[in-house]
Amino acid sequence: MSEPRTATTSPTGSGPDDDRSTTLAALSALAADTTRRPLLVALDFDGVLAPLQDDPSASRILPRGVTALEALGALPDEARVRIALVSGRAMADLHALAQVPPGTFLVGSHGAERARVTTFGLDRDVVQLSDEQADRLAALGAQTASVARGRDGVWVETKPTAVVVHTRLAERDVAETAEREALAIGAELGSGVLHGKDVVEISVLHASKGEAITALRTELGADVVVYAGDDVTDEHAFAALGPDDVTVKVGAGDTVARFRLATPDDVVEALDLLSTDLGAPRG
Ligand SMILES: O=P(O)(O)OC[C@H]1O[C@H](O[C@H]2O[C@H](CO)[C@@H](O)[C@H](O)[C@H]2O)[C@H](O)[C@@H](O)[C@@H]1O
Repeated sequence: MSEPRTATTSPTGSGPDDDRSTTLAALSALAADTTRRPLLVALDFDGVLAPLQDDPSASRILPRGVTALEALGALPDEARVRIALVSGRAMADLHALAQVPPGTFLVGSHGAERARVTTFGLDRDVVQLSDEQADRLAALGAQTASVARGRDGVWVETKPTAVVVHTRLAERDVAETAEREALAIGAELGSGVLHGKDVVEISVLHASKGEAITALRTELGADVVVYAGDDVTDEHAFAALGPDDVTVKVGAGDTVARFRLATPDDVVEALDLLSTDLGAPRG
């Protein structure tokens, strides 16, 4: 186990570089403190492991992220390190894109879907909607389609438990109007509404990344959690974690996270260093 790197700046940091060194120092200290185990490393996907794209199907995990997660996954059982992806993506979508090692826990649809990656595929809890929920999802599909109709750059993604109005490609005023209408539909139906980065998601199930990370932590008996996320929806997870956990906001914006990294490249660098500090052979 290597000695922790020390921060070269104040813990609050004053810019992306300062934030980076402070975050790396915190991770290094955590790796060196073997009393703080099991350690759960939980990561958002879009904007954290995969740079944001206009087309969600074009998202890809950074190659260095794949190797860093493989290194974490290959640590011996005695290291007591667990890995999870905690995403808003539908489970099938997340699994297809993620390229994570067997043993990784997957949380999809903001917590409505759960699975674990195995050598042979996915060990998955199937979500079963009631007839009433299925009808509500269909109605939401029709209502949100009308939000998108005639608006350039606004489109609707359908997931097993939710619909998502995407506005990333729309002009700002068009996006704002569409998001406002989508939020009103969610409020009227009394469904779970999440307002993320250029998305409004309306779910027929109640789910949040905060509840998801709390449940996973309890299940795994994790003493400490590292959580990195970039979106408003990740704030629920940051808020659910404690002052001794390592919460990392990726990118700009207000946050309750303790640390910050600027980009997905910085995240995979941090994961790479963490795996080395935890004893993985240098890749
Ligand atoms: O929790 P995450 O893993 O960050 O997933 C949240 C949403 O990710 C996808 O949308 C986001 O990424 C897209 C691709 O980079 C981008 O085009 C979009 O603007 C982002 O909001 C996904 O399409 C959503 O279903 C997820 O909820």
